[in-house]
Amino acid sequence: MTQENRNFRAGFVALIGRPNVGKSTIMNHILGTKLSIVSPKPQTTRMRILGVKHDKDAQIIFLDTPGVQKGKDLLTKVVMESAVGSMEEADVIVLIIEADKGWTKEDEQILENYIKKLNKPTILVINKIDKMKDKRMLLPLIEESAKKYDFKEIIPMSAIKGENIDRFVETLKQYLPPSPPLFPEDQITDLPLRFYLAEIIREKIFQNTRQELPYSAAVEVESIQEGEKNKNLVIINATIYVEKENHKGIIIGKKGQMLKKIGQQAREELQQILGKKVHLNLWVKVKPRWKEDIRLLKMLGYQYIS
Ligand SMILES: Nc1nc2c(ncn2[C@@H]2O[C@H](COP(=O)(O)OP(=O)(O)OP(=O)(O)O)[C@@H](O)[C@H]2O)c(=O)[nH]1
Repeated sequence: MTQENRNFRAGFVALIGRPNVGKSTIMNHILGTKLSIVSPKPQTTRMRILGVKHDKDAQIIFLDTPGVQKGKDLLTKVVMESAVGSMEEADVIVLIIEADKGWTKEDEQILENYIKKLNKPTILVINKIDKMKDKRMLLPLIEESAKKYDFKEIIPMSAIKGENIDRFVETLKQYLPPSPPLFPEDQITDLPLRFYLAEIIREKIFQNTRQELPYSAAVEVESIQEGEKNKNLVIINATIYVEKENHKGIIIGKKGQMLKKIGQQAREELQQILGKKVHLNLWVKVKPRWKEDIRLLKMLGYQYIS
């Protein structure tokens, strides 16, 4: 390892906050691309959107969670689970509150119910300082926040104006573990959706072949494209990795029947999730010992899927 590599840091950061506090705006600003849907309506981000910030000295992997919320329906449960999952995966947690609103009851609940329990390095971002009518209120808000919890740092920010974003990024790096980069530099950013769709395909494989193949298939969704002529169509290309040649045979089945069945079941569910017609292309590849290939596992998203 070169000196440069030895100083490199890489890790996961979970952005937590009520709906509409500005998580997507912050991330988009940092990454310089529009990844997640930013809109004035609360609850636009339903998936765990992941973005990777590549710098020469660090790689920051953002787990942008949906706004933490209460509710009994299934979607809320899934959304909440993914928020908790992100926090558990993270090396650093970032709690975001709004400067003009101060600490709300929900912010307090997130702090009490999640952050205090996880006990990980946590940074507080006080976003939307541009919306504060009286700037003199900022200092008391910082002081009030410092009393609530042992935040590693408290950073006032205006994500919309890009104010203090650089300082935030540099601060985050300090709390990441020394590690080589975890993603290639050109990593695209629709990973969470890819992981999620891959997991659905994997579930179908498991349901259909669990007798013969308990755990040895992995799925990589390679691409998700909108139909060129038909915007209502999504074309998904995915590869199923197995460890042995005979496993490949099991998944493909007699005259391809098993693969067809898996594909059909997966397609139906994918269509429901995406709300579009899905064309699913599945390939099966033998990759011995894929389970021990940490890099491949990370690429396949195993650390994000609970
Ligand atoms: N004035 C001001 N508005 C901001 C700032 N940051 C975000 N906003 C606005 O706040 C609204 C919500 O921002 P998002 O980034 O979508 O918030 P989010 O937390 O990702 O929201 P969900 O996806 O619902 O969880 C948008 O209208 C943003 O333009 C800021 O620093 N100042």
